[in-house]
Amino acid sequence: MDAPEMSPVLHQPTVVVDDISVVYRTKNQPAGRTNTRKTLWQALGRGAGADSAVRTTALRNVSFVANKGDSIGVIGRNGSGKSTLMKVLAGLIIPDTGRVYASSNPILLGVNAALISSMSGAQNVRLGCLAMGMSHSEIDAKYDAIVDMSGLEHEIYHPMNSYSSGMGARLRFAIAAAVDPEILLVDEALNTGDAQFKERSKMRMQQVTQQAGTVFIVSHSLSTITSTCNRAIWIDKGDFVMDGTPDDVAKEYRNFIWRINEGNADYGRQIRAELMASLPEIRTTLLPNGWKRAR
Ligand SMILES: Nc1ncnc2c1ncn2[C@@H]1O[C@H](COP(=O)(O)OP(=O)(O)OP(=O)(O)O)[C@@H](O)[C@H]1O
Repeated sequence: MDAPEMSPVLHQPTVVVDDISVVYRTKNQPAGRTNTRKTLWQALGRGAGADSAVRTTALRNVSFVANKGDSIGVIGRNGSGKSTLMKVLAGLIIPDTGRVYASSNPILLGVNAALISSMSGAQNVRLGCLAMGMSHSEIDAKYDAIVDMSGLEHEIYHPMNSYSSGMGARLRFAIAAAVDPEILLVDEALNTGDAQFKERSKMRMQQVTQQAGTVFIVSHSLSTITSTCNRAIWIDKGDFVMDGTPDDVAKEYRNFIWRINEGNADYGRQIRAELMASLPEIRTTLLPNGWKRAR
């Protein structure tokens, strides 16, 4: 008898996040006044109040699949684990449990472009592009477009430490977005910069997704997410709460925040629990080539 035919693949996954958890381990600093003798005593690990380890669960059993053409907005309250998720996707943090499979190296904007502040913007364009693996001829071909994207004019010849934070962010965005990554991770960059830059960066991200890539955008601006993305995920205190259209997710998130702000934490918790309970279960199968098929 013939083997049963596989069901047709509707989406082409670019990132499979399979049950990841991240726990940060830090040391509690003793509070209050100290004197040198006490501090030395504590440094030796003796006496009451010696530093104790603190564990923070930044992500808890997070699973989802991103597909080609997805532009995914990541929303959630402060300290919910959004940046941690971006770092895990970029391979900068190894999760304590679970694995991430990606069809190509995700580029985290701003981190991969290791720039030197005493050098000019122009020199940093070369440096950042080289750091991301571009050749000199590729950089020559893209140099004008990068400077154009950054919106910097004569300032491109000034040292980066003379730039405003918005100007620095624009240059980092322009450099990182120049590599035509298949998977681009953007952490809050769209919130810096003026209206003209926001428009340019939005267009660039649309280009990346049109090139059948995948973009993740972390933002506290729901309007940025609803106007830029075709999908949104909501993370709260390390839990994956919702995955849906930007409008649906933004609506539930606003409702949740509203309930919490009016002091109705129980109702907020109920909304969160109901949404989590309705998340589809993701099952993955390891393929011989090391990739995962998601159902
Ligand atoms: N290097 C670290 N060491 C210890 N704890 C950390 C570290 N980085 C993040 N955390 C903790 O992990 C949790 C998630 O942090 P993360 O930065 O991922 O959240 P976020 O959703 O990006 O927050 P925000 O919206 O404020 O930028 C927080 O409780 C934070 O305090």
